Amino acid sequence: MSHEGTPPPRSPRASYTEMTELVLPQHSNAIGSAFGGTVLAWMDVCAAIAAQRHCGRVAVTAAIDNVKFLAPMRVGDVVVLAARVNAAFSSSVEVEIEVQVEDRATMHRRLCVDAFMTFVCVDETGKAVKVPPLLCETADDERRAKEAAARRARRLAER
Ligand SMILES: CCCCCCCCCCCCCCCC(=O)SCCNC(=O)CCNC(=O)[C@H](O)C(C)(C)COP(=O)(O)OP(=O)(O)OC[C@H]1O[C@@H](n2cnc3c(N)ncnc32)[C@H](O)[C@@H]1OP(=O)(O)O
Repeated sequence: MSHEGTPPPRSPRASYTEMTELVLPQHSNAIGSAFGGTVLAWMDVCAAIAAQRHCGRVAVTAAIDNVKFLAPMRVGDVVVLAARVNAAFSSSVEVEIEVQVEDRATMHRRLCVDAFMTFVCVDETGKAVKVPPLLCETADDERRAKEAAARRARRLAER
């Protein structure tokens, strides 16, 4: 694995990514809620941007797990996606992604989907390369990194 040009440690704050979407008729299924596959595509883009902000280069999706569709999103809903790097390993990072619907009047946000995604940082030939370490700044950062390491062990055992 290449270590060449690995950027210095980065905090989860530095790569935090938020995106906003509007559920339009073309995003909906036959029952008027957002199609799950479309939401997954939005999640993949938002989480990939967070991973790439951390790695400083291209990162590809290696795994998506624990996807939970908790509540439907309706046509006309404003959807906010938030992605956060929980942990950096050797050539991979775990990103947690949450999807919330924002109430038009109150701006209150309701969690609709969440998932953990693993991205692998690759070079121009698609070969895995070393990622920068995660700089944990808070107790919450430390807790998330520890929990991510336990999830990674389970994930790799099932590989
Ligand atoms: C005109 C063009 C301009 C372009 C300008 C660029 C623009 C910017 C591009 C933006 C891009 C956006 C991207 C969006 C997201 C996609 O759409 S990406 C497309 C979908 N994903 C793919 O096609 C990936 C296909 N898979 C692969 O290429 C390879 O399997 C992988 C993921 C690179 C892994 O390679 P490998 O040789 O199998 O893996 P290996 O060396 O054994 O392990 C490498 C790492 O992968 C981890 N790993 C492998 N499998 C798993 C798994 N199942 N679970 C967890 N971890 C795993 C390993 O644990 C290891 O991590 P570390 O221990 O090093 O931290």
